[in-house]
Amino acid sequence: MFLKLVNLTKMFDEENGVKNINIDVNEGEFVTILGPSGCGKTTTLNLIGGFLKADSGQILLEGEDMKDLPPEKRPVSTVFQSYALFPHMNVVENVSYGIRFYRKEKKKKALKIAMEYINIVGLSGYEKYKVGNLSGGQQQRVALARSMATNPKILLLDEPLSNLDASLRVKMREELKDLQNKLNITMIFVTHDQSEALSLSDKIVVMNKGNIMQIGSPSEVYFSPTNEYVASFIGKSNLIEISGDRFLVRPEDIKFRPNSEGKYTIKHKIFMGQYTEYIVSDGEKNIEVNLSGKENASFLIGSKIDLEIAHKTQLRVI
Ligand SMILES: Nc1ncnc2c1ncn2[C@@H]1O[C@H](COP(=O)(O)OP(=O)(O)OP(=O)(O)O)[C@@H](O)[C@H]1O
Repeated sequence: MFLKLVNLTKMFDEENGVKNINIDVNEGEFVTILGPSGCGKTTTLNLIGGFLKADSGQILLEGEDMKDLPPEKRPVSTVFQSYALFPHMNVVENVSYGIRFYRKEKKKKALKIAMEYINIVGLSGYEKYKVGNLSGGQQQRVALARSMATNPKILLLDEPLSNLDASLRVKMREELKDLQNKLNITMIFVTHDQSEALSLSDKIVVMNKGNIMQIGSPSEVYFSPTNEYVASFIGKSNLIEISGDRFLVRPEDIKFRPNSEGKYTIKHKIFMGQYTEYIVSDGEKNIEVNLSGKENASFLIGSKIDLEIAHKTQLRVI
């Protein structure tokens, strides 16, 4: 295994921190740590980067524990949400700084390498621009070039797209994926945005309150969540009880069958665009049902229906 986090624990007090984190990362893999604010994503990333010291556990990179190494001795580079660039320096100075500092290259060689990475991130022609005069997306590219140019074995990315507007976020997401494919660099990416996680990752680590809830490929965590937390955090879901067991049913896997003798009555309806949220009642209990597609948006309140379920996944309650 390329990178292995073994029972990694860092508690700030009795409640807050991360507990017994176990994650395996293959070389060249894109792994996303996904979870709500405060779940321990940044803490996990900072433990790998060396900005925090673990209470216990191991961080094995190619079999060697780097838990006690200072950040600058770890073959790891971090792209921060705030970019952390030097505003008074121009693009090429920002990118070559890390090459001189970490790779100990002479100025001329560092400039040559910097130019290559500036080209890779699509900023050729901007070498002499002060970074303070660049747009958010361009600054993000400089930060990526600066980190990648240090030739790290692992690139850590802490919500790097969250300061960009919605359309630029999607564009940068595609560029990041292209860069990763091109350079085959191992990336560990932190986000609270499930669509970012689903679209970018080889593997997603879903966290909640300092614990890992599930690790799997995007399709595994979406189609086969092992517990209710993951089911409701990722994607739109229907949580339906059948004979005392809880099941996840995705909107695309459920339909209403109109039937004047049907078991359920539609009580409430909200059109949300991508899906329509209905509340149906069997006379005893209300169930929220989310249906996707235009053909499922036009059922009327008061109609009697049966539920038709094409696929369901049993859940554990955590
Ligand atoms: N230096 C610290 N001292 C005390 N508590 C901390 C410290 N850093 C983080 N915490 C707490 O530990 C928990 C995990 O924080 P962390 O920053 O890892 O969460 P996160 O998932 O990255 O959240 P966000 O998305 O908001 O950045 C939170 O409850 C946070 O308040």
